[in-house]
Amino acid sequence: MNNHSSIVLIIGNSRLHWALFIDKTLYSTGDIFHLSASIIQQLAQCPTLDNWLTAISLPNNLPIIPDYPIPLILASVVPSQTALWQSYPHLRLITLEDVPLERMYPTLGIDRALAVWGAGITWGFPTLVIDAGTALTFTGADNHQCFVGGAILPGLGLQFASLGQETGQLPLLKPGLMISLPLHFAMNTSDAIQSGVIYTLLSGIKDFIEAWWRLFPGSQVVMTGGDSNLLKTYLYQQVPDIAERLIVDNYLIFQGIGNIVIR
Ligand SMILES: Nc1ncnc2c1ncn2[C@@H]1O[C@H](COP(=O)(O)OP(=O)(O)O)[C@@H](O)[C@H]1O
Ligand SMILES: CC(C)(COP(=O)(O)O)[C@@H](O)C(=O)NCCC(=O)O
Ligand SMILES: [K+]
Repeated sequence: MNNHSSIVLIIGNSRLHWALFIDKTLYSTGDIFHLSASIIQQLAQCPTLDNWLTAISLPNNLPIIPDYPIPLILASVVPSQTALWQSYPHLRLITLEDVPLERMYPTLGIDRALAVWGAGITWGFPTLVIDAGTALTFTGADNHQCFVGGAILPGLGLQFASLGQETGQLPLLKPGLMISLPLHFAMNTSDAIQSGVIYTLLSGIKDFIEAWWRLFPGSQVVMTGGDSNLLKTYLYQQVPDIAERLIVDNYLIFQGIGNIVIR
């Protein structure tokens, strides 16, 4: 008997986040850089699981007989990337209308809606999601499964990149260069950038979490995204009582999509 498998792709501004569902089980996940138009065209012309596994660099030893063409469930916050997938034969594009949250505004990012839905069904409502991706976003939902709003700022990598690219003398730093926090008052340029970016980011995160807990005392706070583990490590050193209550879960969006479309 064929297994009902599907590929889920979340297109973020830095990377693609993919998952393979076999029946209702989240079988494997990963992150890759955006695929080229020609690879996407090849997948659209021959959407076998084998071709998919090659494209997402996963070993080809799955114990299943997959569907053909393998369904693709897509959620994207990058319209130019979404456009490249329109020719895929078995495509389901997820939009805000698919997400059962109340009171979302029409331009809300689908990644934020899915992540807060995934956090609520996994960890309970109310919930605050902090997505530490290209942008860093806060997205809240209350115990009536209503969207409560949020905030958007440049993420860790983007803060370093903007300083490195938009100034004449500052080096381009990457996140993760240091695991322990720098001195606040640094004596060289690289440390000064890291201090400025990291401490203001941590204070901002602390401020938003405390503001959330004033509205929803005891609520879960869940962090996700490419910089989530690093930021949690920093938070532990700066505000351990908050970090201890913070959940890191990098499957939120997949759980949200799985709950909505894979039944
Ligand atoms: N292997 C990696 N390649 C690229 N970025 C990474 C990697 N590991 C962690 N990151 C961090 O992930 C962040 C982007 O997060 P991600 O969740 O991929 O973003 P998006 O969902 O916007 O595509 C960057 O700031 C970067 O520091
Ligand atoms: C805020 C975002 C850029 C975050 O994208 P990401 O960092 O995950 O790539 C994305 O969710 C988006 O384009 N949102 C639309 C605006 C909004 O949510 O209000
Ligand atoms: K993201």
